[in-house]
Amino acid sequence: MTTAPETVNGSPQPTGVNGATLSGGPEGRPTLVEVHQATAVLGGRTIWSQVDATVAAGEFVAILGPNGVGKSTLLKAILGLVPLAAGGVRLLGQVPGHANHEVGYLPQRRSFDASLRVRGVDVIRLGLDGDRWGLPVRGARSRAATARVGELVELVGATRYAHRPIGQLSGGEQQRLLIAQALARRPKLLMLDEPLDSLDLPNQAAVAALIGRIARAENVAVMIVAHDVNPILTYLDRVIYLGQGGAVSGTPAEVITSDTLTRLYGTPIEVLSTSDGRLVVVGQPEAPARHTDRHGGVA
Ligand SMILES: Nc1ncnc2c1ncn2[C@@H]1O[C@H](COP(=O)(O)OP(=O)(O)OP(=O)(O)O)[C@@H](O)[C@H]1O
Repeated sequence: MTTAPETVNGSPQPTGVNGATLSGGPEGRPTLVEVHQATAVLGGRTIWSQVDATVAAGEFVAILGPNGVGKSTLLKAILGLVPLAAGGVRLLGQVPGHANHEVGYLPQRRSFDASLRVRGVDVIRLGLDGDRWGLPVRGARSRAATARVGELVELVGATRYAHRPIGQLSGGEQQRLLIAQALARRPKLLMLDEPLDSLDLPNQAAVAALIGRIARAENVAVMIVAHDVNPILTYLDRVIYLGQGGAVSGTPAEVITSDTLTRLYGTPIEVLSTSDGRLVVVGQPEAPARHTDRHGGVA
């Protein structure tokens, strides 16, 4: 596996992973996520190695790269759901798994069965007290939870359909409710794994704008896994681009260039800019191994 070829933003990597102190992020903002020289091995195969990445409070960061390159694995490693084979991760200054209550995590999408009767508001509420499933919540705590759910319904613009069964809602409506669920406990960091997947283009743009607006309104940092950077391009502070077992990170203008991606992949890649400002990456190879997707098929 290749070493991460460079860190494009040029800032020195934080040293807190193996120590107690967290470095500050841009403009002195605290660092929420530190990944230092990390390697993930799954099923005996190295997925990526020597990956460095940081996310500061309030930053909007995309994780990009082709199918099977390990984007979801990176989120899971930060959450402690996938152990690292080497290197280190700190989430809010703690070892993986110890600060997950500060994170709103939306895993890769699974569709709801059309016959599912659970309402949108119930799905949001699970984000608040899902860990108390079956235990009654009464009094002031229950009233506070109901108020928070109402706030979230408004925040994501779901007033019209939040009381309908989620199985009957469109993909875009379901996604807005799931984002509301992830926000329920006022996390410091939202981790969204392909939230735009399977949405049509207008809905991709609308959900991307919603995430960008929420990130500012709730002062929450965002790590978003995406296949296409274009719907989120205007909201991004930085990108982490995975490929060939390593990663580069920096601003979109630094990373999504022919030169940088050619160095990352070790093969000619061309980044074209269309007249309406969209970026098109040409020649990006797929990840080396065949990839079993979440539906159990092979992509
Ligand atoms: N538990 C596992 N055991 C073995 N291999 C795994 C496991 N989980 C994932 N993989 C493999 O690791 C690789 C990276 O998977 P991951 O889901 O992180 O990629 P991704 O970049 O998010 O892909 P996509 O864009 O298709 O969702 C894939 O080849 C996948 O098949």
